[in-house]
Amino acid sequence: MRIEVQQVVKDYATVRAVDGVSLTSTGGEILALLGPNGAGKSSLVRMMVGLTRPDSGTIQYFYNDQAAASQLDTAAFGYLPEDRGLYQDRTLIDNLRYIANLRGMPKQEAGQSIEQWLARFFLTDRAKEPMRQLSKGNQQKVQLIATLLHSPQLVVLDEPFSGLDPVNQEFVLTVLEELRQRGCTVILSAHQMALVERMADKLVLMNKGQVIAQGSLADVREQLQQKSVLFVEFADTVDSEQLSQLSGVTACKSLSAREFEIVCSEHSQGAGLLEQLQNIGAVNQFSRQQQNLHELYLQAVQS
Ligand SMILES: Nc1ncnc2c1ncn2[C@@H]1O[C@H](COP(=O)(O)OP(=O)(O)OP(=O)(O)O)[C@@H](O)[C@H]1O
Repeated sequence: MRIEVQQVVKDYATVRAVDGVSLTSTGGEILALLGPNGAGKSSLVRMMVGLTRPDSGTIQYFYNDQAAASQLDTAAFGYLPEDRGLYQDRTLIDNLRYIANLRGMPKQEAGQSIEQWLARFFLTDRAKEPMRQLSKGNQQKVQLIATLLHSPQLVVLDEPFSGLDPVNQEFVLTVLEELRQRGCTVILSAHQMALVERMADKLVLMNKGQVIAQGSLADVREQLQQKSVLFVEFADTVDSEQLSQLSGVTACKSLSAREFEIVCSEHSQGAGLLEQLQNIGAVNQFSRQQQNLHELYLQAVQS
């Protein structure tokens, strides 16, 4: 299925939490919402799953190329909320049976699905323990099972990696990959850049309620790149002061007497700068350092 969000705005009493956001996500795709605390990710997610309504703008759902629907069919989506809400005094299996019942699953189908997911998440032998006895990470895994047990077409996960150790983060990544291969539409919010960079087909970077960049990793890189970090190695010793004074250069760090990291504005890099460097001394090496998503993200939200 496909979800289309058009110019959505959400105001709370004193704050515009979501400010004119548009995005599209389709089946077989993982879309990751990224942004600092308070960027508006959860507010957007809550509107996408129909828990709250936009003040303006539209959210439409398309099932198998049929006409647009403005209501999300509850059987079609699974939602992992930011505030996890399973009953702590009930056993893990009771919690899952309860959720399956809420989702309208027939008893037998629910039983089979619960059994399969518990085995998949290595929790079969914990099934009769009360939730409160489980570690934070295992509780998170049960929450994920509760989100996925009815095989939803649209899966919306608010911070699915929170509380998980690196091994379990990898495990959840594998599960998300399987959902993608099954053709599910997967939308998640996250703070774990390195993980998101590896698996998301589409990134939506938010700050202060607005989208500041979106698209593939390459698209987002291009949209966020405000400055270039260049590496230069001279044949002989050079005074870093001279480099700092070149036009377009905003910072210069000495790595050795001949090697420097130069920061310059995005448009000033390239041939012009190389020429200036060659006027200072013979250049052995001149290359651009690739910034990772985390660096670009920090640069964008702090500027
Ligand atoms: N129910 C609410 N009532 C009033 N203000 C709210 C409500 N929910 C969110 N906000 C405000 O809206 C803004 C966006 O919050 P939101 O929780 O959507 O951000 P977020 O990107 O999910 O943050 P985090 O990464 O911390 O979960 C914040 O300023 C927040 O304080």
